[in-house]
Amino acid sequence: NNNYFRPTKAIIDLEAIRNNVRRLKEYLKPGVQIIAVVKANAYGHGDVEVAGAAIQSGATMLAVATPDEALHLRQYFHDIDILVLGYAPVSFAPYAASENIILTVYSSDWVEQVNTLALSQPIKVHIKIDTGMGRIGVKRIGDFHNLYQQINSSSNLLVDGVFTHFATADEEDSQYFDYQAAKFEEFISSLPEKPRLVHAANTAAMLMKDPSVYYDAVRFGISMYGLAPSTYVKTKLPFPLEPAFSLETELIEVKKIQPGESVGYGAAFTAEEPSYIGTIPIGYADGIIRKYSGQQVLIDGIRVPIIGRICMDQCMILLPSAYNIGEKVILIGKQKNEEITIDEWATKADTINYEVPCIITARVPRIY
Ligand SMILES: Cc1ncc(COP(=O)(O)O)c(CNc2conc2O)c1O
Repeated sequence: NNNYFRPTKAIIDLEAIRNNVRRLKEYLKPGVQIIAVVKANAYGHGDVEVAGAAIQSGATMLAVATPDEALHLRQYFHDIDILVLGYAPVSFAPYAASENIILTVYSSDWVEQVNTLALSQPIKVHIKIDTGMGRIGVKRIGDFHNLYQQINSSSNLLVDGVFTHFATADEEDSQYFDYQAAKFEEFISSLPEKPRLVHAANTAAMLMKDPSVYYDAVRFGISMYGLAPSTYVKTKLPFPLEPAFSLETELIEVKKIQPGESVGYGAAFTAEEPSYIGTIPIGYADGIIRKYSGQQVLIDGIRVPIIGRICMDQCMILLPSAYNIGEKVILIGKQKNEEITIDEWATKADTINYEVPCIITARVPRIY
């Protein structure tokens, strides 16, 4: 959509998404399915567009975090399996049945409550096992078997899968990962018959660990967007990743200030020499949080810092010389022979790369 007037926009490269999925598909053993993790608006990249690109390149299933994300995607993709990885209230069960949404189950009480409903058709569920993530999931093998039986004897539910999630697959020390993987294997091998889909691997596990953890499908998130799960994994990638997210805007004001003149809230920046200051229309209400102050951006392929305090809707940069209003400014992406990466922004705010695109708010249009 081009009917927005502020020059600030995120540009999403869907060919990069397709290439990342294609390369993973070539890397995996044949027969292992790719579940595209498109939760949180596809980590801020646009869930409908990313889901379409991932499916074009071989993903056979979508995974989201919430029931609402699943309903949104079902409006655009009528047939593909959609799994809600997180909690879904019993009140969602009728919609899961009618819209054919797969739910995650780990609670016997939840099953009891769903059994009281009259559903249009049975709901497919994946049983979540907590092997050490400590978030949601069944922890004891006896409870797992009881839940499995309880679901199998329900006319409202069908076991379609079983899965777990790893807490430390992106770390060099594999001890905790090995503990989780062994526990999951113990649960799975104790089943008299296997469900359609057994899955466990997130990006770090599918890129770093033994193929035995692939099972029937892998849940591809962060590296589908061209980002490495951790700095450790970034040094050991089995194939190249293509970043899909860039963020740009334009100068909307340029001024020259003299030594002693200040910029921004708190007059937090004061010039020590004659300086050119640029104002750009992006601020913390766009997800450029105040902690990012000092981060460099690109103008004319030159790295320049954000100075002073980031405002809600604008921030100021220290220009190397006079520039015209309308000059392009790259916050994330390449310009001439320079590049500012998401990893750089994550480091600046002492966070992880996952968070950076996720918190770029809806006020920033995503352009494909
Ligand atoms: C259950 C589950 N499976 C797969 C993934 C994909 O992981 P990846 O992006 O590393 O491939 C996630 C991501 N969950 C989260 C990512 O950041 N915080 C989270 O809770 C997840 O929660």
